[in-house]
Amino acid sequence: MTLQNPPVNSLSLDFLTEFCSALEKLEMDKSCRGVILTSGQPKVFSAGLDIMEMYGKSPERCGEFWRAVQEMWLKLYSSNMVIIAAINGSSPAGGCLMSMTCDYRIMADNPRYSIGLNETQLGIVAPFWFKETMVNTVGHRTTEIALQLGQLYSPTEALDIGLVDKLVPEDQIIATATQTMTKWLAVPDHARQITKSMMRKPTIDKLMSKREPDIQNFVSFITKDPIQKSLGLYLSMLKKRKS
Ligand SMILES: CCCCCCCC/C=C\CC(=O)SCCNC(=O)CCNC(=O)[C@H](O)C(C)(C)COP(=O)(O)OP(=O)(O)OC[C@H]1O[C@@H](n2cnc3c(N)ncnc32)[C@H](O)[C@@H]1OP(=O)(O)O
Repeated sequence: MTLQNPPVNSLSLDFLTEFCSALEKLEMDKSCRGVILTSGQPKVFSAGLDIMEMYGKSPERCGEFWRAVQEMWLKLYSSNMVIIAAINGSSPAGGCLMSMTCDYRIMADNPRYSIGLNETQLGIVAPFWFKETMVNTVGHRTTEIALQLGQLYSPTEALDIGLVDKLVPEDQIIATATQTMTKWLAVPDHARQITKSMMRKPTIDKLMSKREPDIQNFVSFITKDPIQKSLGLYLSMLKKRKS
């Protein structure tokens, strides 16, 4: 699957809806046992959640957006397929979350790229299921430091802390992902799927049982004046950096 939402694959409501529907089709196709997730945009895997979906929007629209973010995470994290992330660009915040839901992460070894949950840098807070996905990937202490600082890691640093599993030159990323997929698909599906579910079920069940309060929590947090102000400042910083 190639992410194509120019210019930076930000995760808007429309894009998330289309992504979930494509993933669902693959999940139902019994001939499809694995997915390599990569980006069709230069230099960026995904810029994370579309900040415009969280800035100046009505509570109803924010709620609809957050449900789609939850759905994307639930579909990816609970997928029966082998999902390998071929991270061919930067992957901050929601992009990092998306990568962490995959079974294996291969990143291009370009020092200009970065990956991590940088929410605190925007004045927002990564919700519990973002936090737990990271704990399940890199452990509690590393997550505590990463989340409080809103740390973005270079590919080498990400490999050191276990946020990605392998670094390769960018032009070898798909070939390496394909070889890795062959190895993962050599394991009998039922045994691998039950094992995957055993590892991830507690985190998935937690969000499933708290979906509505999590949406309410998001809406009441994101629509607060100081949070809107932080997002506005961050957006203008992004635009200024460009000019
Ligand atoms: C109590 C519980 C409450 C819950 C609270 C909420 C929790 C929310 C959880 C997750 C949050 C997120 O995912 S927020 C998104 C965070 N993302 C970022 O911080 C990344 C920002 N972007 C960048 O750093 C860079 O754009 C890039 C490294 C990804 C790419 O750099 P590049 O130089 O190639 O591109 P530009 O910077 O010039 O960007 C092009 C264009 O895109 C706009 N842009 C970039 N990122 C976003 C985004 N995430 N959303 C919307 N728009 C984005 C950027 O402003 C440029 O726009 P213009 O061309 O109009 O200037």
